Amino acid sequence: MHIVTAEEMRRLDRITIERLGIPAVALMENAGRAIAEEIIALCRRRGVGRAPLPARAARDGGAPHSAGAWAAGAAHEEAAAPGAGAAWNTAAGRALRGGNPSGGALAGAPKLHISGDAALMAEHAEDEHWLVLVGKGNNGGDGLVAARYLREAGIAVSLLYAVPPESLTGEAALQRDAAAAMGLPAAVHGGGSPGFAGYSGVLDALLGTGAAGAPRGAYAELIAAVNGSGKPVVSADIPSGLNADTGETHEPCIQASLTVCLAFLKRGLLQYPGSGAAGRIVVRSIGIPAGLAREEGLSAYWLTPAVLEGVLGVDVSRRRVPDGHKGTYGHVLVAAGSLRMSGAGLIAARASLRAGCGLATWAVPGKLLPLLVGAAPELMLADAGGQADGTWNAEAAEEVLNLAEKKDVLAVGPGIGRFQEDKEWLKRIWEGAECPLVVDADALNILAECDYRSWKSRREPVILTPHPGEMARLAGVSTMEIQRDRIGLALSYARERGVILVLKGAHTVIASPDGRIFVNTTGHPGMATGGAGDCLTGIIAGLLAQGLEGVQAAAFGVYLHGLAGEKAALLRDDPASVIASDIIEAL
Ligand SMILES: NC(=O)C1=CN([C@@H]2O[C@H](COP(=O)(O)OP(=O)(O)OC[C@H]3O[C@@H](n4cnc5c(N)ncnc54)[C@H](O)[C@@H]3O)[C@@H](O)[C@H]2O)[C@H](O)CC1
Ligand SMILES: [K+]
Repeated sequence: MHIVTAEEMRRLDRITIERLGIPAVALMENAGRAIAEEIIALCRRRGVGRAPLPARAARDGGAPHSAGAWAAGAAHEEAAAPGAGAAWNTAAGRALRGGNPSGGALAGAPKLHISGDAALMAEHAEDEHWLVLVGKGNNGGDGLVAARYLREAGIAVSLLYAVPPESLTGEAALQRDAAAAMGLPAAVHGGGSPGFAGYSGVLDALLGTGAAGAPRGAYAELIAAVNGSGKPVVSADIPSGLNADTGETHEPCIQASLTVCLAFLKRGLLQYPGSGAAGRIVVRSIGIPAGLAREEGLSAYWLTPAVLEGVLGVDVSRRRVPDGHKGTYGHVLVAAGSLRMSGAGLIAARASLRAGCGLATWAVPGKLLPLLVGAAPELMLADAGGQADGTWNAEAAEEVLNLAEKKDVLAVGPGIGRFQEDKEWLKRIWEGAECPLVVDADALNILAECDYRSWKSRREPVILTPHPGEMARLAGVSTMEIQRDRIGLALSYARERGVILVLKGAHTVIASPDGRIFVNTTGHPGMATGGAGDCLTGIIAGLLAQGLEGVQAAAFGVYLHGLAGEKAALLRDDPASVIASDIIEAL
């Protein structure tokens, strides 16, 4: 599924209107109707379990409204077709042989089923009264259309304009007039907090992709008041106060229970805190062809199995050939670990095996090697030289390169710490390793102190896997700036440096030098534990060893790592007790 910026959304909207000739008012009608349908569904879910109202129950004979009705209040009717003669082999014939199969008015005649717009029939509509907050732009217009459809479903609605209605223009003004013509009650915000007592829900149609900066004036007052009301809030397109591109939430920002996102998923809904403000997200088509995004060269995606297969060409089934052998699945070399942080290398190396590579060798400073024998019987250990005290040194780079000669991928960094001439060590490895390179942990901190654009360019891909703090050092900005626009920053860094970037954190961002972006949403807060990053490094290396290309391995590795984290959390009574080894075992 594509994810778009506000500007890209406007471009796709314009193309649909100007090139395809679909009127803006039609798009808005579709948008408003989709919003109303999601609110009706929410009301229906909320009403489940309530005693059916006597009037309605009697009308329907207690039947559930699943058949729906084509006019407000009318029950689902089974009307007999006039003049239908009984015939032996029809329902009638069966009826004559005993029992009336349908209980309809006239047993014996084929039934005429009339069902209509079930989506617009709200059960317990009488219990609902929604307040629609209307902004000045087309987001407000969507809300006005939704108000009409809610009313059509028997749900009471009241409009509250943030600005005087006469200031609305274009399609929003047209919807304003239609709502007035339908007699929908309307008021204009006059300051302070509107009373919410009589309402069962609020539709936030204040600000959408046209918002700029923090909500001002009446908008800010209404947003703050809604957030304090305790009422369920549904947001049109995006929560008002959210930056649609970055996920940054202004002060104030609507905290929604549900966001009905229109046409395409907005980038800001996939990055925290935006993801937290949106509540449940439903993306609804409004008539803008999905294929337009591809035709217009948009290249940011929500990382789903369909995108892994359809866009990245990954075989998510990870089928194995019947005559495969260890060599078939590649050999990973991990240069990692040091006296005080040997575990990181062990985690990375074991994770690469769990990710399915055929063989894994863990290169460590010679002093450590005897201490690690048997740490993981499946691993091969290799002496990478280094200092007498078990730390790395620049000469150890030659050992690593010798070991890497017959390997399919080299992962460096977990637990190596900082050491004398570590920049020289990394430069030699960067320039000398002929296989794909995964750079993580302290190797990233070393890289951040190097002008590696002056180093000999590499043929094989490099994948960097920083967490926000390591990214801040790499990019030379604060961690807060990284988190303010994770997608934008990851994309510009990957393009400028020609590396594949995995910016870890909730909803990890994978950015490719060719401009493609993938946002992953698998994972669990329980994964915030030491070694989880080492595990990811091993998984990505393990997938590269099996022949996946750089971006494929980075994206699929992040996706699998998150799934394994979810499974590991489920297996623990308390997700807080998840440790990195649990993630490896859950792969
Ligand atoms: N463009 C599309 O592809 C479609 C848009 N749809 C809906 O329309 C909105 C975007 O509408 P737009 O008119 O561009 O802007 P907004 O409705 O988001 O509101 C902007 C409006 O509000 C004022 N304003 C802007 N920033 C602030 C602020 N910080 N504080 C206070 N007021 C602010 C400004 O005056 C603007 O006029 C989109 O989200 C969809 O909901 C349709 O769905 C069809 C396709
Ligand atoms: K909104």
